[in-house]
Amino acid sequence: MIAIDHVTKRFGERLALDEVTFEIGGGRLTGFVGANGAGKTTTMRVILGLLRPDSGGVTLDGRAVTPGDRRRFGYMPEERGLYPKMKVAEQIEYLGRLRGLTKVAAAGATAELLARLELDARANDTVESLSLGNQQRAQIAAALVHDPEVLILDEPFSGLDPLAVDAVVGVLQERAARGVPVLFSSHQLELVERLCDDLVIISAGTIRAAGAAERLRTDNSTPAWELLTGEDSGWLRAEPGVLVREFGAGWALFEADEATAQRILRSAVGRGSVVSFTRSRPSLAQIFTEVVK
Ligand SMILES: Nc1ncnc2c1ncn2[C@@H]1O[C@H](COP(=O)(O)OP(=O)(O)OP(=O)(O)O)[C@@H](O)[C@H]1O
Repeated sequence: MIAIDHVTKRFGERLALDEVTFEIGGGRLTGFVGANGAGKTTTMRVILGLLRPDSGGVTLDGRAVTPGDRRRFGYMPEERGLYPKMKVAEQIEYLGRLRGLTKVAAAGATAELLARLELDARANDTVESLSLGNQQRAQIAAALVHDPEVLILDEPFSGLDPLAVDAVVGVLQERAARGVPVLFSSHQLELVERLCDDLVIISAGTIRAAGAAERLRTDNSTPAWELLTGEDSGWLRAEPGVLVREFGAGWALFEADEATAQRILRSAVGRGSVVSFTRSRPSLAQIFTEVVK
C-alpha cells in the first residue's frame, strides 16, 4: 500500500497541495479526479519522487519510499515521452532493459503487452507514424513493461477509443488483481465510475473525499428514491419530508430519509399499482459536484 501523508507543496506563492493525505491500496484501482489545476499531476510527481514536498511524505507498506522502490514503480506521465523516430517494440524493450530486465525478458514482456493492447501489428513502425491513440497505447506498454510493483498513470485513457479503453482496463485490472496498487487520473467520470474500487477527489490542492467508491456514494449524497406507478404521482409534492426532484406521468424522483421513503412506499401501494420503487444511485458526476462545491 502507498500512503500519501500530509503532503504540502508550494510553487512560489501558489499552494498546489495542502496537507494531501490518502492511500492507494494494493490490489485496488484508485481513480483520482479533480478539475484542471486541482493538483493531480503534482501529487503523482511527489509519489514518484520527481518533486520534493515542502512537508509530509510518501510511504510504501509503512516505510519511506526509497529510490530503489521507485525504480520498480510504473509511471505514465501527462507529457508523453516516447522517442518519435524509434520503432515501437524496440523502444519498449529498451525501456524494459533500462528498468533492469534481461534482453529476453524485455522482448517477451513487450510482445505480450503489445498483443494485449492490440498494437502488435504496429510493433515495427516508428512511434511518430502511429495515430495519437496508438501512441497512447505504446506509452501504456512503456509504463508496464517492467512489471511494476506500483502503477501511477496520469490520464491513461485520454484520447483512446472505446475498444482501446477496454483493452487498457483489462490490463490494469489484471495488474491490480496481482496486488499492485494502481492510481490513475481521469476527467472521464463515467469511466472512473465503472472502473474504480476507490476514489480520491481533489479540489484546489485539498482532498475533498477519499475511500471506497461505494462508501463515498452513500456518504456524500442525499438519499434519493425512484417511484414508478400506474397512477399520477403529483401527491408526493404535498408529503412532509419529501423533496421532489423530478416527476412525470406515473414516475417521480424524490429526496427523503429512509423512514419517510418507507412511508411513501406504503402510501403508494395504498393508492394503486406500484411498478417499482428503488433507491437512486447518484452518479460520480453528482457526487463530484456535491463534494467540491
Ligand atoms: N512547475 C510548476 N510551477 C508553478 N506552478 C505549478 C507547477 N506545476 C504545477 N503548478 C501549479 O500547481 C497547481 C496544480 O497543478 P497540477 O498540474 O498538479 O494540476 P492537475 O490536477 O494535474 O491539472 P490537469 O487536470 O489540468 O492536468 C496548478 O495551479 C498549477 O498551475
